[in-house]
Amino acid sequence: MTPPVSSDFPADAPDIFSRVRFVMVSPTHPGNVGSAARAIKTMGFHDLHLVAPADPDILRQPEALALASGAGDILARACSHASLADALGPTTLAFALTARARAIGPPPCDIREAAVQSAAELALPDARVAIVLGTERTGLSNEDITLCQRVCHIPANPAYSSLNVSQALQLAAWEMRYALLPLAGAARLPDTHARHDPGSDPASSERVQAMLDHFEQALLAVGFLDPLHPKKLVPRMRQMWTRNRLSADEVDMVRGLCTAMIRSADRATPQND
Ligand SMILES: C[S@@+](CC[C@H](N)C(=O)[O-])C[C@H]1O[C@@H](n2cnc3c(N)ncnc32)[C@H](O)[C@@H]1O
Repeated sequence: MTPPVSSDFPADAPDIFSRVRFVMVSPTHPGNVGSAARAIKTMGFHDLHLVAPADPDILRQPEALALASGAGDILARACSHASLADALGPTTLAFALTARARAIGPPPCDIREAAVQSAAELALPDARVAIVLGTERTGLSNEDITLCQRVCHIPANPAYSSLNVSQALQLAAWEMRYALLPLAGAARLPDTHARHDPGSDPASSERVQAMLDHFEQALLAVGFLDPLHPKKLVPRMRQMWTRNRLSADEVDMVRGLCTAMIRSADRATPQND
């Protein structure tokens, strides 16, 4: 692959780069957060999100500031969230980075494929991409992974594949930059995107999560979900819908279906009066 010619992106590029967020789930070492900020800034991004950090003040720790070096501004504007679902709110495509292969979960890809898929996604004006990294000792939980649309690995030495989290982030940020620069250099997005139907765009994570809550209520209402013996039905349903990348129109359609299921169950329930 030929590298992009210029390492400086043009004035119209930041929009594309600002629609990529890096999410660190429960980071424990301030130095890793600082190094992550530096990695993000060197690659031209600026959006860092933390989920439930071990220390609520981790962004202001001296070690974080020292390792951020000149990227203290990334730490200053970083956001903390209580849950990964919150951190993914407006995103439409999230990659869960993991060194471990998972038996279940969204479709896998490697980091280079993830960057190419991100470039295609970000050609849509309202799309947002998340790169999600796990906590230092245990990585991402299966629950975290099912909130993402893809599982992504960095194909390192199979005998020793677990990178330091900020180094994994650095590689991911580089691949993203490499894939996005040609897009950022385009004078404007192709006309097909300017004319496209927004309803066909991928729905944001928060809309999909709200739909899933509604779907769960509908399954309860029609008796398909037994609250006393739910087994794995809910996580499996959630995974199926999340993996399939619903559009905004499809989310609306499923919500309409949920409303109809709940109404019909209510009508079928005998009234005691
Ligand atoms: C130190 S690793 C966590 C190691 C943990 N023992 C595990 O098995 O997931 C911290 C994070 O860095 C990222 N990471 C490290 N090596 C990676 C690799 N080879 N591919 C993708 N992500 C990696 C993942 O997000 C991971 O959760």
